[in-house]
Formats: sequence, C-alpha cells, structure tokens
Amino acid sequence: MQHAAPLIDPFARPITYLRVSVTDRCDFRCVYCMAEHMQFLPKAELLTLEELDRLCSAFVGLGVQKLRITGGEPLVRRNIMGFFHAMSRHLGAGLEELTLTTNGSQLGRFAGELADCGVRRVNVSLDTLDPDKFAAITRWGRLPQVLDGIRAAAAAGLRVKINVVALRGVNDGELFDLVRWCGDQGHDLTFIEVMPMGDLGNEDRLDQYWPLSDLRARLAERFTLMDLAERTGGPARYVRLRETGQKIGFITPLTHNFCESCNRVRLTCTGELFMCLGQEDNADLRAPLRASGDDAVLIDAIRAAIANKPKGHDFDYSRQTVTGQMTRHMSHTGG
Ligand SMILES: Nc1nc2c(ncn2[C@@H]2O[C@H](COP(=O)(O)OP(=O)(O)OP(=O)(O)O)[C@@H](O)[C@H]2O)c(=O)[nH]1
Ligand SMILES: C[S@@+](CC[C@H](N)C(=O)[O-])C[C@H]1O[C@@H](n2cnc3c(N)ncnc32)[C@H](O)[C@@H]1O
Ligand code: SF4
Ligand code: SF4
Repeated sequence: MQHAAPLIDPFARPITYLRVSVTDRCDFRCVYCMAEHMQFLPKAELLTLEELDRLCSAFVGLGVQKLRITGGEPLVRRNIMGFFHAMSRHLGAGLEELTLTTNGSQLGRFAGELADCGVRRVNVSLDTLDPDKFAAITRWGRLPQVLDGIRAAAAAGLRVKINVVALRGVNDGELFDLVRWCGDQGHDLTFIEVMPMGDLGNEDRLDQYWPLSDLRARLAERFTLMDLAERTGGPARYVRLRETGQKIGFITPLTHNFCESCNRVRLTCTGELFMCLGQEDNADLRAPLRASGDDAVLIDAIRAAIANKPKGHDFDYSRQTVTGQMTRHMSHTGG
C-alpha cells in the first residue's frame, strides 16, 4: 500500500518499476552475458529473501507498481517460490504486476506455482530454435528443456513473451523462423540490441551487434509493420504485423535511445540500487536496511538514491569502437 509521496527523479520521471536480481548465479553461461569462468558472489554476501522482501515492500510503499524478478537465473535461487508467494500479498494493494524474466530452464518445475502467486506473464530468453546454436550460445543450456518450460508456462495459463538478443552472424538467419514460431505458438516476441556489459573474455561486442534498424528493415521486406502506441511499462516499442496480427517489440538502446521515458531502477541481491543500467553509480541499501528495523532510514536512503538517477546511458558503437562499456555483467543487475 502506498503511504508516502511517490518517487520522482531529477528529470521528472516517476519511478514505478523495480527490477530485482535475486541471484547473480545461473545455470547457463550465455556468450553475450557472462564469461565462461564467471566468479560469483560468496553466498554469505547475499541478502536473505526476508531482507529482499523488506526492500521490495518499501518500494511498493513508495509507489512501485511493477516488480520484475530477474537474475542471474531467478528460478535457481533456493526457496524463490516462497519469495513469490510473499510478494503476491502486494498485488491489488499497490502492486499491479508481479513478473519475472527467466531463461526458462526451471519453468517445467515452477510454472504452476508462479501462476498461483498471481504471475500472469513471463518473459523467456530464447535466441535461437536450433539446438546446436542454442548450446553454443548458452554454453550450458539445452533447448528441449527450455521448450518444455515454455510449454509448461503456457499450460499454466501464463502469457509468454520471448526475448531474443539480436546477434549478427548467429541468429540473423533465423529472423523469420523465430517470428513464425512465436506466431504459431501465440507468444509475443521482443528483439533486443546487445549492450556492452562486462568483460566477456574472447567475445567482441562489435562483431555481435546487429542493429534493430536493420532487423526491422528485413522484417518490412515481408510484412507490413504497423506502429503501436501500447506499452508494457518496459522499454520496448511495439509493431503489429498486418499480415499475421502478431505483436513484435524492439528494445533499441543503441539505435534509438528510450531513456527519456525511463521509469525503473534495479536492486541487486546484495542490496545495491542501480539507478541506471548503463551507469556504474549505485547506492547501498543494505546498510540502511540493517541499521534499523524501522523503515524510515531505508526510505530516506531510497529517496536520496532516486535524487541521483542519471539521465541515461552512454552506450555507443557508432564510431566502430565500444564506448559507455560497463564493468559489471548483465547478470549482476538482471538486464
Ligand atoms: N538500456 C536498457 N535496457 C533495458 C532496460 N530495461 C530492459 N532492458 C533490456 O531489455 C531486456 C528485456 O527486458 P525484460 O526483462 O524482458 O523486461 P521489460 O522489457 O521491462 O519487459 P516488459 O514488462 O515485457 O516490457 C533486458 O534484459 C535489457 O537487456 C533499461 O531500462 N535500459
Ligand atoms: C541477464 S538475463 C537474467 C534473467 C534470465 N537469466 C534470462 O536470461 O532471462 C536478462 C536478459 O538480459 C539479456 N542480456 C544479457 N546480456 C545482454 C547484453 N549484453 N545485451 C543485451 N541483453 C542482454 C538476456 O538475453 C535476458 O533476456
Ligand atoms: S542471459 Fe540469463 S540465462 Fe544467459 S547467462 Fe545471463 S543470466 Fe544466465
Ligand atoms: S539506460 Fe538507464 S536511463 Fe536509459 S532506460 Fe535504461 S535504466 Fe533508464
């Protein structure tokens, strides 16, 4: 329940969307997200789920309406279903949407319980329908397990949105197959431009980068794209394909910056609050959380952090070099 003035940042943007990375660990090692030999946080540094509950509840009290659980892989955190159950108490009492972004590997186990917790839709990352390519991209993932997970989600009544990172030379040849498959299955589909997050070892961002302006032009060779005004509260802009009626989203941090309408901040599993995905600056909420059982200190710290939210990211590949690169990996803040 909201009990205080809402969070408004220095650029007059209301902050109503909290993304929470509940673990930095993952059962996959996607080539654009992680180095092959990632060092994860010692478990002792993680906030407990009860502490994360207190933090998220404070944000809901401050006007957050949408809560997205992410990671790492959120569904590998022990007792994560207990956390979803706990968060579901806020639905209809300030919180309008409780949802998650997942690689889908554990949906076979958890889809039904997620639906019971009031989750209505789930975003599943799936960059290819080719089993060998899938194994190459995710290093540790296996496609059939993810497809089973997606089926389980649909069977549980969850709406599925497939997130595809557009990767030149990797999935550019599958554009129409992915569109057709999502259409046949009744899943929404969103493409994402690859962002320069974290050192990946051998991978080169410029080689990976496939601008969505190109992808969109390719789509327009076969379909009539009708721009839609509707929004999901995230950064995607949507079109409908006139010929099939399908909805397709584009997340374009590089070719079309959407920061002016930013409504979100990110909380990590150690209690850091990142005010922008594309900046290094963060605020520690763990100390104020642990300083007192009363939320007043915590709420002051949250307001002070929001007062420092930057205007946007500085990602740029336009001069054939990568600028605005972040040191942390995408799994740290959960995308
Ligand atoms: N630069 C930037 N990229 C973002 C932001 N939010 C999401 N993304 C990118 O979009 C990807 C997909 O986001 P999702 O986790 O599906 O969340 P969403 O786009 O808010 O989802 P919807 O609620 O379905 O709109 C993330 O992993 C990021 O790569 C943002 O604020 N800034
Ligand atoms: C970090 S993952 C966390 C949740 C879950 N493990 C998953 O893969 O959906 C969230 C999203 O970030 C995307 N992602 C990871 N690294 C990225 C990068 N460098 N640029 C753009 N998107 C990225 C993934 O494709 C995924 O859709
Ligand atoms: S994108 Fe998601 S599934 Fe892939 S390595 Fe990163 S956190 Fe794991
Ligand atoms: S890059 Fe930063 S300011 Fe821009 S939309 Fe993402 S979080 Fe918001």
